[in-house]
Amino acid sequence: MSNQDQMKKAAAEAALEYVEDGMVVGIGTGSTANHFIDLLAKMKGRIDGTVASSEASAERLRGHGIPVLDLNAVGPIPLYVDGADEATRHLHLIKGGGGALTREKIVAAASERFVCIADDSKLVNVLGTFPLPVEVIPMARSHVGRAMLKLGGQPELRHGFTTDNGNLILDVFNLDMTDPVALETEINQIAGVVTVGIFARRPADVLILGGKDGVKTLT
Ligand SMILES: O=C[C@H](O)[C@H](O)[C@H](O)COP(=O)(O)O
Repeated sequence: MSNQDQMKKAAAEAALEYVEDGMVVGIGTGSTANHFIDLLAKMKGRIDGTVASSEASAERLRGHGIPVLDLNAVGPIPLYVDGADEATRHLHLIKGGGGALTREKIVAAASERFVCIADDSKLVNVLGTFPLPVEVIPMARSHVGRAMLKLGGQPELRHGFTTDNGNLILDVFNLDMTDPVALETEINQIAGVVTVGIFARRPADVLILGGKDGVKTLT
């Protein structure tokens, strides 16, 4: 396992402390969330089940024999654990590098506590070095692309990729993200945008970062 992977795993392990008996746990997507899923398998008898943010995570959970529930069949979720592509000290995030941003944003919104897990290379002062994923309805691809250009961004279609919802992803470079709450709101309002990968209106509640000197927690 690479050093970076060990740091991701350490962050995932620390997040297990937030899991309580009888909980339904929201589960994110990606390599860090996969560590969390694998670790959660050891305590699967103690939780009531999970809500998955992607088909890939649902499949991995079921592979461990962990029940995956329909979000419509559960009430508010007490805990959501997921990774991020970038995170700030304000716990604002960029997500969607794996294309799962829409379901991630839904599960995060339905959750009382969002614990974000990452290796510490993801911590930045200002979001935006990582290109911003935007999920778009296919017929709106060009329209949304032009809107991104007007905002000062450089959109690139993620070729050959379709989301779990049957949509496309535009990865947008060079956007000014000094005010991520305002930018999230603005992009959300463009017709044809399903979800923007800025998680600032609903930031994480806890950020656990794995580093070479151990795990640090920001709240
Ligand atoms: O769509 C994917 C998710 O937002 C992931 O949480 C994000 O891309 C981070 O993934 P990883 O844990 O593999 O770095």
